[in-house]
Amino acid sequence: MTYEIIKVAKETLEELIDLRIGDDDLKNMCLIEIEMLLQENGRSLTDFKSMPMANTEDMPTFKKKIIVDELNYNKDKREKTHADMLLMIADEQRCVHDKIMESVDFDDDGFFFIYGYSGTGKIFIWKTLSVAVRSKGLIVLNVASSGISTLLLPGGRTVHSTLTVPVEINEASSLKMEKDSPRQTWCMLQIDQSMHDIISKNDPLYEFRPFGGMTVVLSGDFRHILSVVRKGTRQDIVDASINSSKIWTYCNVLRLTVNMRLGASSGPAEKEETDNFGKWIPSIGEDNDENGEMNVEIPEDLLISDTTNPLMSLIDFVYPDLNDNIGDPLFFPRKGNTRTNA
Ligand SMILES: Nc1ncnc2c1ncn2[C@@H]1O[C@H](COP(=O)(O)OP(=O)(O)OP(=O)(O)O)[C@@H](O)[C@H]1O
Repeated sequence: MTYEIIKVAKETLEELIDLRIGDDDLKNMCLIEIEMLLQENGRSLTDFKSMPMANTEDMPTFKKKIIVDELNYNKDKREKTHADMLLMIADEQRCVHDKIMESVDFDDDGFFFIYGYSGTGKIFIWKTLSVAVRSKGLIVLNVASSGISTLLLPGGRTVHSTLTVPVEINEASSLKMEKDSPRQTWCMLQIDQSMHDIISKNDPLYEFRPFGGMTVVLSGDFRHILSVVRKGTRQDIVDASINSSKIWTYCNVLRLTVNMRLGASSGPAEKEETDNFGKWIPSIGEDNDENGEMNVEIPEDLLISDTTNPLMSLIDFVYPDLNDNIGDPLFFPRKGNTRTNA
């Protein structure tokens, strides 16, 4: 870390070729860096009694750091990346991108939900939107509910550290929350309410605009397993979904239907197979009966036909020639697939 700090300082102060930083200053700079990293994850050096404290006199506050980081992006570089990404973007992704950017450009209360099943390019759109907004010198806060999901987003952070959402969310977290609102939607209601309160301080007209007039974009797939509500009834679980909350009434749902992952990975030989698979996935959940249930027919090639040792058969399918490759350090990362939901 000290090496990195000296390198960054030298790059920043290009004219000081022989830059020397005293040991005490270097130690303090390291501690400030550690403190910043901890704060991004909702912790602080004060949580670790054996650690020395940083002299934080010159330390920017975490809130300021987010803004400084956001405004530090190189606009020209982002503009170029954005132009390159627009050359790749698919037609329906382009419609979603343009609609959201229109809201950013005209500042017109956009609250969007990008709804698409896995592989339809939701993250690709996030990345394109992020460079588009940053190329204009504007701020975009990419947040996800879990630390691992933030890795997929450019400059991503956890929602609780960025928006200072209390980790334990309950009825007491905000005076204005409705008592019966399901826990999972409280965060969004709270953010909506807080943005109203903050932004309407300068201009009362913003009080009635969703999220105080900010463009807010969510994404996900409603076919995923629903949120867990401890000891909740079926109704509680349905209510916990964002589309049961009152803010959903002003949400603009943008749908993605083309599986970009299959298109990106298959050659002409597998085209028919991937096309069929691409059609089968979204068909699940389309024809539910009045109880919300349906029979799903699993294609033959996805079934494990070995009834004697199905587990070994699955392992052989996912990791063919496992014994021959056991010494290859890249074998498992190549075959592994970590799923996350942003
Ligand atoms: N326009 C595009 N051109 C080329 N590749 C694309 C495009 N859009 C998406 N992809 C590729 O398709 C794959 C799936 O995209 P992405 O991860 O954005 O989908 P997703 O909907 O976020 O998936 P998941 O819900 O599983 O996270 C990725 O490898 C991505 O790079």
